[in-house]
Amino acid sequence: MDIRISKSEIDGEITAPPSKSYTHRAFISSSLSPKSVVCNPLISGDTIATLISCKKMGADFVKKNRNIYFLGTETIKPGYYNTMNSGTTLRILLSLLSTTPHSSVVDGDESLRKRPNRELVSVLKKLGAKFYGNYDYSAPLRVRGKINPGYLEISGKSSQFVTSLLFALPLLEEESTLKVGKIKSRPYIDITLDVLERSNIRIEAEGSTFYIYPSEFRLKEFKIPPDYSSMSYLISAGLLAGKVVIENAIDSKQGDKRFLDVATEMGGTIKKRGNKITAENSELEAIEFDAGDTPDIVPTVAVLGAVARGTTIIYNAEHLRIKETDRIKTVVENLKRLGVEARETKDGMVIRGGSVRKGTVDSHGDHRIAMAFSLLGLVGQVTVRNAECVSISYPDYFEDLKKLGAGVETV
Ligand SMILES: O=C(O)C1=C[C@@H](OP(=O)(O)O)[C@@H](O)[C@H](O)C1
Ligand SMILES: C=C(OP(=O)(O)O)C(=O)O
Repeated sequence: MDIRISKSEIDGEITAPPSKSYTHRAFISSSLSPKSVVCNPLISGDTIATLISCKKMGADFVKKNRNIYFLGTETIKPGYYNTMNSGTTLRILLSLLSTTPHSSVVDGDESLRKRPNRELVSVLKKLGAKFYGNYDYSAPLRVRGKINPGYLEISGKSSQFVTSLLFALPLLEEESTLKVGKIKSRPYIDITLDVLERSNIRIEAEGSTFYIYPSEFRLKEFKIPPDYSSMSYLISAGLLAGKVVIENAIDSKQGDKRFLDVATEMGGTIKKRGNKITAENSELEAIEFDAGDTPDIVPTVAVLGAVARGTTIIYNAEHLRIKETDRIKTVVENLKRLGVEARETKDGMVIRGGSVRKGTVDSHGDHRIAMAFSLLGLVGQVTVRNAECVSISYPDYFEDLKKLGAGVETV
């Protein structure tokens, strides 16, 4: 599906969707706990991949209004797990399935089949699991446990490897210690620790060393906070084309709340009063942006950089190359299609801001690319190819843009 966004004046109030990262973790914790409820979860392509995996593991659930009630499973069932487009789901499962003595296959879609898991697999192998797959251990791969507790080290190319281990190691009979090297995307580990703490899991964190004690999952209730990565598109719509008020912007451990500071540093008029964020049309300035902790807001910062005055430099962003697409490449390619001077660097990109011309971009099936580039339509006109992928993290995205006053049509 191709969607055309045309030059628009935006003015409206909106509620941000629930957090994808929190929803994944709450679903998995609930599946390992006896009985729990997840309030206001995100229902999207990626979180459905997790729900289907929860069912496969042996958990049961029912949705009532905006809540999902879970009956957990005591044993994780082996089987064929298709985690579709969701890296988080696949990574968490690799460690969980390593805690059982049975053999399972973990698979994913065309995009996920290109994403590497070697670092995580090497650690799990050292603890006693067996893996069968290609060099990168990208999907599909076969896993058979069972891992033993111990001391492990991992360099943090993806925080999801750490999250995965933090979910599985408490299920073992004895304590484990996990030492993480130079870590990317650290705030996602804080989200994991937040949910695990609420789930009765005992982990002590000393910097980047984690002491993980045998514990039983006992999550009772978890209310999902709003998603700050998704909010970055709504805030940007206000900055580029009028005014947006976001109503339910309650705080949580998400690193992407930093987007508020980044956009403010770019000259954006953003006010936060209580749980209400207001973003208004602003003249933007270029920025130098360290993307180490917050990879998912890079496409949004890049499109703001395209209209800002000056040269925006995004760095420390190597981890963007192993997302749904190589996001450094897809962002630069699409900016060029809209006449913006942009180039890749080894760990990021350089964007000369200024004029953006009308044109067509391709999401290549990557939800964050589709949403970020739709924003440039608000100041000119942009057709986004393969735009249906927004359903991965924000199924109502185009409906919400329309509600705010944007010209959105299927072409
Ligand atoms: O754990 C999570 O929920 C996520 C971790 C991040 O990945 P990396 O740790 O691989 O950078 C992020 O990009 C992804 O969208 C969600
Ligand atoms: C990279 C993302 O998610 P995942 O790794 O779970 O596929 C994302 O949502 O941008």
